[in-house]
Amino acid sequence: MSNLTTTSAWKSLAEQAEIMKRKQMRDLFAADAQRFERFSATVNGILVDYSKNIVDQQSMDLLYSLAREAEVEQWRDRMFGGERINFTEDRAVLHVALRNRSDRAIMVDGQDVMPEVRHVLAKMEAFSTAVRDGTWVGFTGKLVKDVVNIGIGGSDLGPYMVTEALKPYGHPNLRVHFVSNVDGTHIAEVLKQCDPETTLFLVASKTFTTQETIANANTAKKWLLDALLDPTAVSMHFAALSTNTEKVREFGIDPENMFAFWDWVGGRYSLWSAIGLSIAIYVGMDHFMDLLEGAFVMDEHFRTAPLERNLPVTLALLGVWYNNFFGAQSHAILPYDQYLHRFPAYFQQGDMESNGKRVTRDGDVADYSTGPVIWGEPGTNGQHAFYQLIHQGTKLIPADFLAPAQSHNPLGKHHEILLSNFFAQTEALMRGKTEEEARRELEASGMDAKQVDLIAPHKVFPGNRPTNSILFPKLTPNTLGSLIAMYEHKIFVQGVIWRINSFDQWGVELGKQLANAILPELKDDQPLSGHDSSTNGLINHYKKIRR
Ligand SMILES: O=P(O)(O)OC[C@H]1O[C@H](O)[C@H](O)[C@@H](O)[C@@H]1O
Repeated sequence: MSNLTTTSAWKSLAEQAEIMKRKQMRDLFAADAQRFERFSATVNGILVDYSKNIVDQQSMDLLYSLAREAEVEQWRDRMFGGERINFTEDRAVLHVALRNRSDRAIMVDGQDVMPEVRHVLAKMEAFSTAVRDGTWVGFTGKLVKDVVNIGIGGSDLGPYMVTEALKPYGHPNLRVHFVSNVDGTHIAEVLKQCDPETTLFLVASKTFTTQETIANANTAKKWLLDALLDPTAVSMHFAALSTNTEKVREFGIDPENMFAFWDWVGGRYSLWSAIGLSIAIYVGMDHFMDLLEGAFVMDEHFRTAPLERNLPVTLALLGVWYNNFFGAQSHAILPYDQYLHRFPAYFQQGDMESNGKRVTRDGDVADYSTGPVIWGEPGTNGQHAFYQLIHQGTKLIPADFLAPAQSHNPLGKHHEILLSNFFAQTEALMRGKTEEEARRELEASGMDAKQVDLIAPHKVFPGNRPTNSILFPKLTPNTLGSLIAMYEHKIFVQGVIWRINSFDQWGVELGKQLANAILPELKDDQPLSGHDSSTNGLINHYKKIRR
């Protein structure tokens, strides 16, 4: 047995969960007029209402004890203190340093990293301003119109999600594009929209060895040089965002145009670093700094608030509650804001690459469930697609609903319609509809008794489906920064409780290794026999039909 499931907090929670499984949230609301006040909190203008969860005060108290027993506070302090908590890669975990807007030093191996952080921010400011105001021109003297970020994983999802989320703040004469997939279609379709004379490429790669990114960057370079015919043009159309100076130089990008970051920035936590250059260019450095500021406010809250009032901690514990005591396998993120359409995809990497682990810090295989499957789509689209299963299916799917009170596009009644759906969905998921209520409704519609018997069971909603509602005034850079940081810390806390290292990602390596072995085997049409029969069969079939 693992240490986790034998702790007293865990055992008490298991007993408590059995009690709570017999309760209905609608009864908990009826019994406590203060439930909303009791189970909601606001940080930096972001209201998180977690009252529509299958918990009572006792459940929450036990969850906070679990966090205490798991030493969440100590681990949090170790992260902020620059300890090498990513022990399998022997690295500190300091994305919080990138948005540290205070004078506090952040130390790694006895050295304050803040001067370097500020230096790169200043360089990003100078460069982004020059591109935005037209001081930076391309090889033929023309202004930049298209910025193409070439990167994948953390070097793509973050800046892509944020530039989509902050479109209302975007430069009117600049377009940003994101090329990630090694499928040539991705870059081909983007390049069709661009002109070599007015395009700036940002090659974003922490390692600068990622196969997809280097392949795309080489294609971009060729496309540029085929048009501009002079190798010196590269320095005016390419910048690199990376930790690997050597590889950047080898690729032929001027070190002057390199924006550095450090091994203590994890890929999926890197949008706050030089990887965010596309964001800074598109929305301007002031707004980029607002994004950092918003994250900093959440960092300070996470760092200093007692567990019982700590939002990331509370959200993490509720996730553990369903994941480990109610058998939930997934968690939905449902933004009622079209600008946040990449937010669920962003946290698929943020959460699943962090907590999709089965080996504990002690090297044992966990005998309990760890990170959930993260998924979601913006509301109201999801309602017309998969909410059926959330409402009436056999699976428990805890969900976060996010919405701004004010729209950037206040057209007619659109926003009220959107928000009426936001409010209605969590109410419906919580309340459900009893058989009696369903029957009454059908009878009132004039249906005869036989038909009512037939239809009523299908109209029953069991309810008791847990949700968090996250409501904020407007999707500004500052609010977005806080929202992202809130989820990052939630993931951190869960990783601590599950006793895993949330900061490595060895699980992506095996596929890479095998792809590297297969690539040379695809060169000629010789049939293969060295793999299993399925892999041989597939490759040999491909070789027959590829031309
Ligand atoms: O930024 P890069 O070094 O190119 O890495 C890009 C991505 O690739 C890897 O496979 C990792 O799984 C990701 O965490 C990372 O964000």
